[in-house]
Amino acid sequence: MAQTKLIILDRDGVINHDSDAFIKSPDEWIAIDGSMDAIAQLNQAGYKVVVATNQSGISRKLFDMETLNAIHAKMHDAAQLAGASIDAVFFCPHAADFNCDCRKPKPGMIKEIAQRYDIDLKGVPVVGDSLRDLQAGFIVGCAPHLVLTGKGEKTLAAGGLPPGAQVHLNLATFVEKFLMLEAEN
Ligand SMILES: O=P(O)(O)OC[C@@H](O)[C@H]1O[C@@H](OP(=O)(O)O)[C@@H](O)[C@@H](O)[C@@H]1O
Ligand SMILES: [Mg+2]
Ligand SMILES: [Zn+2]
Repeated sequence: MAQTKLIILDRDGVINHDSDAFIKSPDEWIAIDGSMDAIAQLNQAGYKVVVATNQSGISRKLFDMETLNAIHAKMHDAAQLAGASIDAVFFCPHAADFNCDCRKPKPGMIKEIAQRYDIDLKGVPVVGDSLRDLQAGFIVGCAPHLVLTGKGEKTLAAGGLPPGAQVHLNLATFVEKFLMLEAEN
């Protein structure tokens, strides 16, 4: 049986605009133009889309679980309005000094996704705007994709991307290229 076709997305700076002051409420969550339509296109091509996001704002007490759930309810509503579906959101609530296994660049969330969906991670695209997003996926075999929204321009300028990392203007252009390549193969 073929494995589930899956794409793993970072949240802040990929799906929605990011802020150095964190995204602390549903009002602060604003979709990046084209991101919801891009997810809908992936769905229509048979891909499930999941999110793997660092949310240290929880441990920093910038917002609580109820607020994070409300932010994700707004994200799911926005997806539904575009005919898109985000299958699941995996998040790390910890700050760096907690030394957990789930905070990117550690691969804990990505491994959990592989278990949940019973898939081999080899070549599964991970799309992010920070180096840690790409590293978390790359070390467990995923294909790293950087978008230049959010912190992406800074990430590109800083260098040190994992070997083979591809760079895209935004999620929409990643999806366009990815689905074109899939159609050719
Ligand atoms: O991009 P994802 O993983 O979806 O979420 C990132 C956010 O949790 C926040 O992550 C923080 O990093 P630190 O947690 O302070 O290292 C900062 O980069 C914030 O600007 C950012 O909003
Ligand atoms: Mg991000
Ligand atoms: Zn964690």
